[in-house]
Amino acid sequence: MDSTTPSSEFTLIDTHGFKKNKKVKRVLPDWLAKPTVVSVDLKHLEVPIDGIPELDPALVQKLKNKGCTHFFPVQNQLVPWIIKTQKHWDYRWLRDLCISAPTGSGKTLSYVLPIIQTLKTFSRHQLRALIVLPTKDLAAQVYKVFLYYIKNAFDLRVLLLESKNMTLEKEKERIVQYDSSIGWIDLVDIIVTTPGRLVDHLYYTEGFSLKNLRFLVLDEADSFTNILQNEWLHKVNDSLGSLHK
Ligand SMILES: Nc1ncnc2c1ncn2[C@@H]1O[C@H](COP(=O)(O)OP(=O)(O)OP(=O)(O)O)[C@@H](O)[C@H]1O
Repeated sequence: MDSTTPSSEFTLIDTHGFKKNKKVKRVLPDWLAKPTVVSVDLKHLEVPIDGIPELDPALVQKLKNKGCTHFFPVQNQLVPWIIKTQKHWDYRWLRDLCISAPTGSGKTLSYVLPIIQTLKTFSRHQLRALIVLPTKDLAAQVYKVFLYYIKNAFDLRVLLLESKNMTLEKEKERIVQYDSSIGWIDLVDIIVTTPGRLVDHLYYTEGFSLKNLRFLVLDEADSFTNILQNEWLHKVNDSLGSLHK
């Protein structure tokens, strides 16, 4: 063959691997394919504010003080469900929840109340709930809700991680403490934060650990869909105790 003329023939070395792959049907996970649909009608509320027996009377009183007379549907479904399943929280398949409900339908209280109810009894402070929100303002709002329901009623400590008013080093002193006989001890039970500040602590705060976490709430989770900005989720996942993943 003339070396300047390109060959128009191909030699087939192996046909293996050229088979057409069978098309796989797209399958949604069960929880997405068969969701529990909750009413969004806030005009005809069925469960009065003292109608969830699992809730501590102090929480009910605080709801009443806020002028709440009935639970919103999403709360009515979630509050008793979360409290009950937390009694068997080692059954990991029972625990994960994905909630989609319109703005103003009461999602915040649907996790704040069962978290407080579940964590209120404990032997020592341990970081057991982590709430992550996409912005500092939203984090501050949710922090205030926790504060209101905890204040003067429960011995729970909630902390807002905020880069606005505090250095990382100062904040660290409010999260963990070193005890020469025990080692690192947690100073808080609940942390409300944004992803950035959380990752800072995961990297730089010695003794900061998620291994005792029972609740991980990603509020406004749809705003966490940008994969490039979601490295923090891997970092959080790596930091969870193996039992809690
Ligand atoms: N059962 C209730 N009765 C009366 N008001 C309530 C009740 N539950 C929540 N609210 C009030 O309704 C408002 C909206 O609630 P919330 O912020 O929890 O909604 P949301 O679903 O989280 O909204 P978003 O999607 O904007 O975060 C708040 O002011 C809250 O205090």
